[in-house]
Amino acid sequence: MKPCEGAWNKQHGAAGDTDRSACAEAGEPRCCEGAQAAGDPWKQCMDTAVQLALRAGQVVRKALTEEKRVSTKTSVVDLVTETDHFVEELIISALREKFPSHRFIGEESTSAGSKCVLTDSPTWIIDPIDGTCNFVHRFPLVAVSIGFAVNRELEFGVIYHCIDEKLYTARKGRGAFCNQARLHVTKETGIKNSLILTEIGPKRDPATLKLFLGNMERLLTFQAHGIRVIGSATLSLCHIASGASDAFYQFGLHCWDLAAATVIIREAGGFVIDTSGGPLDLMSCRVVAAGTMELAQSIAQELQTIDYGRDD
Ligand SMILES: O=P(O)(O)O[C@H]1[C@H](O)[C@@H](O)[C@H](O)[C@H](O)[C@@H]1O
Ligand SMILES: [Mg+2]
Ligand SMILES: [Mg+2]
Repeated sequence: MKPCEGAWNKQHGAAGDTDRSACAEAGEPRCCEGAQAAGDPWKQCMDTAVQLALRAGQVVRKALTEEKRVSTKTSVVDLVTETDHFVEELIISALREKFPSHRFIGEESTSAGSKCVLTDSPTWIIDPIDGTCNFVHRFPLVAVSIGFAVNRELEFGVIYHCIDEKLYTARKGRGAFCNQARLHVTKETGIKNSLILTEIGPKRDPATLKLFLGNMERLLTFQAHGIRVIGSATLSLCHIASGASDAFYQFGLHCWDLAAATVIIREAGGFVIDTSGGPLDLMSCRVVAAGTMELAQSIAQELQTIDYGRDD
């Protein structure tokens, strides 16, 4: 079933055409709705995120089959295209116009030198195309990811699988959805019999590959049913939220891969932690996510760390 803004609003309750002048006059808006009831302070922001993700997804879907200009970033396999840049600019310029006091962390702006710092201010955390390598190869697994945090707490996440037209959304405390269906994680507690997803990350030196393959080998010796690498961290994390797999781990992803998906998994009843077994550190470039804390901890215990530094 295709997502549409009308259906989405029906499900989540459409934001009225509220007067945001109160917000604008306040300078640093306390909310996106101005007069909107205080009990729902970020509804307008999430509505806007959904509209922009759907619009950006149309651009990506059309560009998937077209010729691309490809360049590289941190390694020869860390790819970026003009569409990544175009989509990030489309999203951030629209958000900056509507919410001028908010802050923005974008994958491609960060690559171009913008500071990647999470403050207490309302902050948008954006991956314009997650799965750029898939996009370059016309492999149909790509997503637009928009996360939102206030006071360093993740408030909502929107991930649009723009080829399958699946819109994953979640707001803190209000459940997680794919189009109109509620999402629930699995209850698998052991590595044995679990289906685990991971991603390779952009480093390909022999030492990194040895650690990456060693981690997979260790989990497979625990008789995991399987390990999958699909080329998109955000869509892998959405599969955890939807119960299509039991756990995900990675070294080498970023806050823009994690922000939206973390809200979606938590609201689907799952857990997102650090690879040390401690609490998630959004800027640490590493994660373990699972339907149960038992499985997340069991995987974390088996992982050898691959150092990718930090986003901030
Ligand atoms: O660059 P995009 O936004 O495509 O994100 C991907 C990273 O590039 C990969 O290193 C990483 O391994 C994941 O595949 C992640 O989704
Ligand atoms: Mg990206
Ligand atoms: Mg990404």
